[in-house]
Amino acid sequence: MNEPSSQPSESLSEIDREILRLVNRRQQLVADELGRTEKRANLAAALLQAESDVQTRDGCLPEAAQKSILRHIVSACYQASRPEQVAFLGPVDSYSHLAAMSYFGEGLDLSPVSSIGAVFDAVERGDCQYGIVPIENSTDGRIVDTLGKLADSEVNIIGELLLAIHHNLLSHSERDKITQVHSKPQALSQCRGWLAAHLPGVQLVETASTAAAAEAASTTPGIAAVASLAAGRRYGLEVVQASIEDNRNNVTRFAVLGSGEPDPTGDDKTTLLFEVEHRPGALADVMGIFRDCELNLTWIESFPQPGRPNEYFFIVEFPGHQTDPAVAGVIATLRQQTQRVAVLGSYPVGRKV
Ligand SMILES: O=C(O)C(=O)C[C@]1(C(=O)O)C=C[C@@H](O)C=C1
Repeated sequence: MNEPSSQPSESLSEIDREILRLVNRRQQLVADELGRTEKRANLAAALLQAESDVQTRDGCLPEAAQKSILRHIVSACYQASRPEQVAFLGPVDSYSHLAAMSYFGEGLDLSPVSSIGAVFDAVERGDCQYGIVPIENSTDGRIVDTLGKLADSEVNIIGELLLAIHHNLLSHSERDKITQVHSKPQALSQCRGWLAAHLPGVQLVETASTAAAAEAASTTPGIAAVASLAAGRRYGLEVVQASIEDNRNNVTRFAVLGSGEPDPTGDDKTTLLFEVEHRPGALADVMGIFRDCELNLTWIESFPQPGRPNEYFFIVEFPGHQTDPAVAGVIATLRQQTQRVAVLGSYPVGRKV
């Protein structure tokens, strides 16, 4: 007969109680701090600070799990003192929802809305303190709805997150019984090679989000959705085929929207919008300003001006914060030499999850 193992000096429930005691103590400190300062609470900065202060490489738990636990604790402590909401393109289990949970933890109130435009509106109206929107995908390029709203919205980009995207074909029906595949246009496009090869002739139907597609597939036999595994689980769908994205390194970059201006961290980037005159060489002149200041552009997009044929505005990104002298110099020169300049945000360079 086995000897009973010696009693551990600490029981699991004792440890759980200790964890909660410490989290509550942390919450008290956050409440005191927020009570002392007039400055608006900045959860995004607090999340970043906590991550850089704590060494998550120590211990047996994977680093990603430790970071995720920390994020939940930080956001729950903020939420208890100063409730804040994050708007995202719903319904729940859209990729935007997964991005919001990765960035903010689940301690905040995550609030689904029905379109990318509605995310901007919720932040602009102050209904939500933050929003999260897809801005660019590594396979499919820019997200048009986001760029259009960035041009005429008052909200700032205050952060970013790069989310690895693995699409799945989800349905109640077997592959040979599928007559329609529903998803957001960007998701369909990221899988167009796979869909053409494996489901030729099947009708593709565009939806407002991938999670909305999963919802549709759950109610009608013959419909499949391209969506996340989480959405498939939520709507009780079978995984007909996992990971159908054409590019194994399919990544979507999400912009975090808010009203504040993040302080410099030493590893920042800036997103700018500008408009140039409709004359030969106008864009080349602006590019010369970046070249002369040795600012290395990491992204450039042109976007048609509504109602003004052949005229465009441009969105560029480059390393550095708008308070850095080199960046401030470029912005000042652009203000003199272009028709319109708007700093959409200077914020910490995002991590990939
Ligand atoms: O529909 C969703 O689930 C979204 O969050 C939107 C979105 C996008 O438009 O890019 C986000 C990530 C993927 O690239 C596919 C869809």
